[in-house]
Formats: sequence, C-alpha cells, structure tokens
Amino acid sequence: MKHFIQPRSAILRENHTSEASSPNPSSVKQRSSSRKHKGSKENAPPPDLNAILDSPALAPGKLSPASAKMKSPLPPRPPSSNPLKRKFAIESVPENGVLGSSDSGVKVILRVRPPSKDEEEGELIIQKTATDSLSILGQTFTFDSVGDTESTQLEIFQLVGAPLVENCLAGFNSSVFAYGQTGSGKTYTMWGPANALLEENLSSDQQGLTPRVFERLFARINEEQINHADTQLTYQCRCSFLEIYNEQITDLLDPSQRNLQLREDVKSGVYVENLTEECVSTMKDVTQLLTKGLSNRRTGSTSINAESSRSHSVFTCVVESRCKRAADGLSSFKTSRINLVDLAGSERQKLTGAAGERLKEAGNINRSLSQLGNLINILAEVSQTGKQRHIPYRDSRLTFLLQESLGGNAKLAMVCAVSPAQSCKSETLSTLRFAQRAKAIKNKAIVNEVMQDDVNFLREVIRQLKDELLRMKANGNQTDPNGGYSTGWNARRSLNLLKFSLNRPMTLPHVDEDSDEEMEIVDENDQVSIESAGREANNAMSVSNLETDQLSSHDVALEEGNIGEPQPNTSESACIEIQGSKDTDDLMEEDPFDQFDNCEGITVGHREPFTNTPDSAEADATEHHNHNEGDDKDSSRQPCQEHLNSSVSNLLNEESPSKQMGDDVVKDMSYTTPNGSGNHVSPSNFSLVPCEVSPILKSPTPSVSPRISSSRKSLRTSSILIHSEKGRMDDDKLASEALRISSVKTFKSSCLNSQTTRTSRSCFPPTENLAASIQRGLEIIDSHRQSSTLRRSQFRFSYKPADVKPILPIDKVDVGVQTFPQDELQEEDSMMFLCSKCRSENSQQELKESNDTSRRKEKRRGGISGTRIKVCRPN
Ligand SMILES: Nc1ncnc2c1ncn2[C@@H]1O[C@H](COP(=O)(O)OP(=O)(O)OP(=O)(O)O)[C@@H](O)[C@H]1O
Repeated sequence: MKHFIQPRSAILRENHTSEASSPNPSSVKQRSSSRKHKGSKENAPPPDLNAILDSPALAPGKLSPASAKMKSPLPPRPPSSNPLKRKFAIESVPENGVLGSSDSGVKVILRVRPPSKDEEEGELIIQKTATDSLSILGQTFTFDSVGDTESTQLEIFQLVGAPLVENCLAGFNSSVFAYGQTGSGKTYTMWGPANALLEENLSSDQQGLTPRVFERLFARINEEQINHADTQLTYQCRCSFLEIYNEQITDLLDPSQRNLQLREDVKSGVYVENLTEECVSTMKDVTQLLTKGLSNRRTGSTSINAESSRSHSVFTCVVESRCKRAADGLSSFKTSRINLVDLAGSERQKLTGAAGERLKEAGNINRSLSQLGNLINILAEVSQTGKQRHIPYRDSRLTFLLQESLGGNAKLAMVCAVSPAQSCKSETLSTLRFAQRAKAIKNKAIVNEVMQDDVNFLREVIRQLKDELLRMKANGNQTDPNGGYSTGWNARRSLNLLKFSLNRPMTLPHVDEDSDEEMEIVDENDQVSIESAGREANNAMSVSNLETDQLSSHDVALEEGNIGEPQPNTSESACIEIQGSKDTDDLMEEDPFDQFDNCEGITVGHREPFTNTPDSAEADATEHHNHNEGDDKDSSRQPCQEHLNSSVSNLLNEESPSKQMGDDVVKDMSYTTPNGSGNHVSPSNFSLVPCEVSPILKSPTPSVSPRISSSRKSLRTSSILIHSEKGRMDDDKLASEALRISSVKTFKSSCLNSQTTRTSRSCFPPTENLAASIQRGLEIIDSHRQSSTLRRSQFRFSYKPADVKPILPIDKVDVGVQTFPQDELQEEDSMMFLCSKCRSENSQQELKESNDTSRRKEKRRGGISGTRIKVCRPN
C-alpha cells in the first residue's frame, strides 16, 4: 500500500479516523491509489557525474553549475497559491487550525565517533572543549551541544530525541537529520546497530535514536491518554520508510516500489506517490518496520565503511491525535510529522577509492549533498538577513522532499557526525562548517492543530449571548426608558408599583373614637398627631415586617372600575388614586397585580358605596387596558423620583387625612412642608410602633391598623418617637419604614373599609405585593438618597422642619467624630431632626463660630475639621 508523505501544512484527514485504532500494521496498510505515477522520463536517472566527482566544485556544500542547469525531475511548479510560496513570509498568517507558532532555530549537535582501531594509532585532532564546543586544529566551533567520543546513544537521545517527542505531541513537525562524512557514525546514531533492533536487545545501550524515540513516544502517548481520559484522546501513528538512491525514491517497506514520484498539491504539500504507510502502536511494530526497511537499504562496502549507506534514508511517522473536551464539546485534531533522516555520507573518491557503481553512487550522493549544502547556505542567509531569496528546493529530490523541514514548518535538529581522525580532517572541517551554517537557519514551526468543532461551538455561544442580550434589552425597554437593563428592572418595577399604589384613590378608614387603634403623627414642635382609632380588626396585619401571608384576600375588596382615572372624592370617601399604568402592568407578570386586569379596578377604603357606574367602570377598565398597551409608556419615562414625589404628594396633599378622617378622629394633626408652609408632612416623619397580629377576623370592621400591643394597635409617626423611642434607628431607614408601613396600613385599612361596604366583583389584589412593591420602592428611594445627586435634590421622604438650621462645624470634637469637608452635606442631613432645644444650642454655637471663622478655616485647611454631631434627645 502506498501513501503520501510530507504534507506542508496542517491537514485534516477525516478518513484516517477509522484506521486509528488498528494495532496491526499489516492490516492497515494504505495506498493512495488516487495518486498516479509520473512518466518515467521525468524520473530518468541523472547523468553520471563520476567524472567530475573529484572536482572541488562538487565538494559538499557547493553547487555544481552543471547540475544546477539540469532539468529538474520534480513536478511542475505549483500555482502561486501553493503554500510553498508562502514559506518565507515570516509574518504569514497561520493556516487552518494553527493555534500557535514558534520561530525555531535549527538545533545542531556535534557528535564525534570513537576512533576505529586503525585511527586509534593516529592523531586525534578533535577535542571537546565544552559541552557545546570543540576545538579542531586550533579552531573552535560552538554548537548546541557536543558529544565526544564517549557520548552514548542515550545522551544523544536526551539531547535530540526527547525534545522531538514532546514537540511531536505538541503538534510540531519535527525532523532529525544525520549529516556527515561516510563512516562517521550517522547510521549508528540514527538506527543503532542492526542487532540492537532485535527484540531481545531493545534495552541495549547501543539502541539508536529512532527506536528510542518511538519507545518514548508510545510511553508518552499512554501517559497523555491516561492524563486526559476525559477528552477521549486517541492517537494514530503511521510510518513510512524510503530511500533516495541515485535520485530515485524507493519504498523501503516495499522494495518493489521503485522510482516513486514526488507530488505536490496545495492541500497536501509534497508527498511521495504510492509510498507505503503503516500504522504502528508498539515498539514491535516499529522495530519490524525498521528492520525491514534497513535490510532493503542500499549499502556498499567502501574503504572507509564496510557497510556504507549509499542512499539517503527517511523514516517518517505521522502522529495524529484527536480529543474532545467534555466541557465544551470542542474537538481537537493535531497532526505532526517526524522525519528521521540518515543522509548518505559524503566521500572523496581518492579517499574512498570508489569505482564503478560505488563511484556513481558517490557522485549522486555528493551532488545531492552539495545541493543540500547550497540550500542550507541560502536558508541561513535568509534567516540572518531577512532578505527574500529563491530557495532551490527543486534542485534535488532530497531537498524537495524535505523542504518543510528546511526553513519551513518543522523543528529541525541536525546531528553532525565527524571522525576524530587526522585522515578525515578535510571532511570533518567541511562538516563543521556545514553544521555552523545549518545552525543559522530559522524554521517557522507551527502547531498543526484543527479545532474541528470550534465553529459550531462558537456559533452556539454567540447564539446564547444574542438571546441573553435580547432578553436584557427587552427587559430594559420594558422597565427603563433610558435603555437600562436588568439593573433598572426591579427599580422601575418597584417604583411603578409604588406609584400605582400611592396614586390610587383611597378612602381613609373610618375610625371610631373609641377605637383602640392609634395612628399618631407627632412632631416635636407642632405635635402633629394622628390618632386613628378603629375597631379591633382580627385580621390585622403586621406592618413591621410586612409579611404578606398576613394579608389575605379578605383584607381588602376589589371594586370594579376603579383603575384608571382618579375617582372623584366624595365627602364621605377620601380616595387616593391607585392608577394603573402600563409600566405597572408590564411588570405584573406572575404578580398579584395581574389581577387588576381581571378585576379592572380596586377600591380602597371606601366607607360608602362607590359612585362609579358600571359603564364608567368599564370605560376605566378599557382605559386601563389601553394604558397597558402602551399609552403609559410615555409616563413611564418620567423620572422615577418624579413619580414618587408626585405620588407621595398626592397622598399627602390631595387626600389630607385631616380632611378625610374628620375632626373627631384626627386631632392635633398638622403637616409641615420642609419650608414650613402648608399642611403637609413628609413620610420621614412616620415611625412605626410594631403591633401584634390578630389572625382571626371577627367582623368586617372598616378600619384596621397595626397593633402596638395586644390590646392596642398603634401607628405612631412622630419625629419625637423617631429620635426617642426609635432613636437608635437610622433616621432615613426609619422614615422609609414608616412610610412603607403607613402606606400599607392605610391601604389595608381602606380595603377593609371597602370590604364592609362593597362587594368585590373579582378577586382582591394581593395587598402583600403592593406592600412589597412599596417596600421595594422605598428601598430604592433609600438607595437613591444615598447618592450625592439625590442627596442634593429636594426629593426626600423626610420631614424637615422649616426652622431647622444646619450646625456648622465647630472646633469642638467631643464625640471623636472626624469628618472631611465633603462630609458637610451629610452633617446637614444629620441635623435635620433637631429639637428646638438643640437648635437653640446650635444657634448659639453658630454665633460663637462666627467669631472664630479664621480658626475654623485653618482647621479645614488642615484637612480635618472637628464636628460635633448633635443628637436630639427627647424632651
Ligand atoms: N559512537 C559510536 N560508537 C561506537 N561505534 C560507532 C560509533 N559511531 C560509529 N560507529 C561505528 O563506526 C562504523 C561506521 O559507522 P556508520 O555506519 O554509522 O557510519 P555512517 O556515517 O553511517 O557511514 P555511511 O555514511 O557510509 O553510511 C560502524 O561500524 C559503527 O558501528
């Protein structure tokens, strides 16, 4: 079976997958039958050059002008798209599947063979001077490493073979060339003695580089498969063995296949048509192939080497690995090519005494080596100067076949073998110079890896990301007119729910005088107090924790037609409009407010029957739905703070409890805006006195409020309480909590009132969600308040008495609090809630401070100013 060799680039060979598991080399022989033999004319043997072998011009490393003009036996030049043309584009983009690249210098190892018996008596001219240098006749040569006559096969393997295996497994093409004079030890280094390949001698110290490489390769493959068992890592190794004898390629695994043709195509690069390629998975497989191939190799006896190799031999192994990562399903296909090349030795006719066939062989060998030397020179020059030059790969089959290893996509190591004998001085020097030039070559090795499923995987990732982006955009569009995404979702939702809640008409509960429920709003100065006494409600809610399960559908009543425009207030029913909006409804998926759509309206806290007619209810409901369909999107684009501010203002201005609840219920109640005008109160003045919950509904009483004790339900909102009973609580937090509770309480009370007077057409909107939404809105408000922007704005849910003046920093530091100038704003906040006594004290301090301005400024320049934080204590 024949196959090709030497693809130039990473090639995905899907058709090899099925063959990877076969351990029997004979059973998996392959032949690329599609390849056609080339005409014999093109592969005619080169002219006999023996007559000119002794010419200095044909010494290794020099190119014969005559040979250079000979017609090339190689295939016609490929089109310009052929990857060969891109070889020396140093910055060329890696081709398909290439994940990494590496500029690779050629690694050169000098090995001095032991002197033969004849040479032992002569002078030895080479001395190893360092691990990487040697001296010959006063000249010093430095390489990557130098092995002297005592160097062992194992050492050479460690220098060359072990890195080659790792490079191979990493996906790099890797080549080792053995170059040197005939009889210098190339074959010994590459293959070892023939008997060392016998199974019983595999552990021999004389074992050559190639069997050691495969021994290591198989061991490492096993390791990799064990270490990456989860990736289904599989390997396939396919080997071929050929020789180039007199410029003809012979298949050493099938000697009947002679004069094989080199082919080249864009996809596969250079290959040998019909070359046998066999899979190997064990050392036995490899030694069988090596033994078979080496036995077929052309050898001849010369005066220097009784068994001289008369050809270049190339043992190639293609290692392919596949793995599939469990994590992402990504399949990786790596391929690398190992070329183990034992070059024929250069020889001088005078020295070897070759004649006849040997002389002819020597001529071809020398010419081929000369072409190789010439190629090396050019490659070295290109690598050193960066100049673009024509690289004469086509001058010989050897260079054409191995062009990928020479300056291309491969890591190359050269073992240059020399004899220490004086008689070999000229050849040794020639070899050393060749090795020096080779060392200057820079290959461009790349990892040949194809991520087979990466496109599909990345497509899936992109699809998921797109979906996610669309979801986020959709959410953002629904909830954030500014295009905010998820972060704005809950905020806007909550704010809209809050708006929805606060804007609804709400009839404040009727409170009987003798009610033991109390809502008290007390200001320290104004003594604003609201005490709403209602009947004991057995289903009272706990507003302190707003546990929703305490708010059942029995607590409030739904009224048809109450969603939409604000309901006209009657003298008997104070209403706080809860206005449905698109924003609200958009956010009501799986929310109890979905029930609004069904119920079409909520009436909260009506003591008297609604004045709405069914028609108006329907109209309102229709309008509500229209709002749902987008009309309120515009309104939803208003700033959240504005909504809330407006809502709270509606709550506090339009539906002033003082008017709605009656004088008999609301006593000493006044509301003061921050500027001191109007009867308004800010929610921050609210505080909550926790109450007990009575879960049993005794009667549909019209009012309900939190309990403060078992016998008394009280909602006490008072700045005094804030700073006295709740003094340890954070003011803002308390204010928010108070507002939340107040809203829920009022809402619930109203609902209960409604329950007594009206019949709900539909289900009741779960108040707990309303409460929760209010809570969320207030939490958002809190967070907004923490921001400097909102801090500077007038949007606050806090009661700020008109006569409160900020305490300016003073020079006393009696609480150990240090603030920076930028904290003055916070100081101002902290001084909002001051009793009159404290404010009086502060006024005095301010007066004192005014006389000490310079001193204070000096302290400020110092970066830290002392500030006394006044804490109001209950009088
Ligand atoms: N490092 C070494 N240790 C022991 N013996 C060696 C060593 N190197 C070479 N020899 C011996 O030297 C002889 C010639 O070696 P080898 O055949 O490997 O040379 P070569 O370079 O391949 O020659 P040719 O080019 O003619 O094939 C062989 O008998 C081999 O056993």
